[in-house]
Amino acid sequence: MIEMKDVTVYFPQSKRHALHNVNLTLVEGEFICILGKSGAGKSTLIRCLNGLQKPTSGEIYWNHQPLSSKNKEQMRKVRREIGMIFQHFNLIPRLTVMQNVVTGMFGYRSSFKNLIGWFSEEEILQAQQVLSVVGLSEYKNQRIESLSGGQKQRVGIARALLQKPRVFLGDEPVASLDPGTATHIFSLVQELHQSHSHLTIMNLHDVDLAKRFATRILALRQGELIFDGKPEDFNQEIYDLTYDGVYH
Ligand SMILES: Nc1ncnc2c1ncn2[C@@H]1O[C@H](COP(=O)(O)OP(=O)(O)OP(=O)(O)O)[C@@H](O)[C@H]1O
Repeated sequence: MIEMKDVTVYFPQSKRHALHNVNLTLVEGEFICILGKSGAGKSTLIRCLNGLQKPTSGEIYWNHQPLSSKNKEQMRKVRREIGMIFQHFNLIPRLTVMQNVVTGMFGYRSSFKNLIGWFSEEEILQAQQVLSVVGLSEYKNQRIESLSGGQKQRVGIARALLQKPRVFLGDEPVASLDPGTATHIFSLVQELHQSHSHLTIMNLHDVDLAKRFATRILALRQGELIFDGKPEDFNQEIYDLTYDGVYH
């Protein structure tokens, strides 16, 4: 479904290869966790997949079509298929849970309707359904700023779900949460992954979580893909290579 061929991202400002000749094929149904030290290139890889970062060289194919050949409108359609959750949630704190969640539909609606904030009964019903999936129905009129971190991330997941994504991306979605809440969030993501057969790709720092939930682990080191395999094959030697032997 997504292919990366010889993808390199070089930042002249920092004189760093954030990604170096990365080759990957990612298919529907996989739950992929990307591991790597800080600065290894995890976020850059995610940003390449959603088109926010253009490779310096190489190509990314989305259903066999190169992303670089897509115009603005075609890119909008690709992004619509990507649900994204973030470390700091990227929600609007002063707005309510419902007001935040409905923005997940914006890619499917006219700019005018989005601007005036008009939603049909059917759209409201869909938003209520995703809120019930993440267990936040009773919080729909509460402001984001009054929620806990775990609840905020569940709002983020509901918003992403409303996009009916084929690809579910997370850029360190549990890095700001305590271990118990992080596990709950990953369990929820896994449930949704299994019921929708998404391609799920999550960056994270927690090796145990990755080994517990992923069907495939990728490890980056200084922009290079040094491991691509099953969780059970991510052994101590690869761990040491990924993290220079430093516990994370
Ligand atoms: N916009 C940019 N300009 C210059 N250098 C950048 C830029 N974005 C990333 N880099 C560099 O590219 C490398 C990879 O960064 P990236 O954010 O992808 O790493 P990461 O693995 O996600 O790190 P973290 O776990 O800390 O978020 C780093 O050395 C970083 O400094």
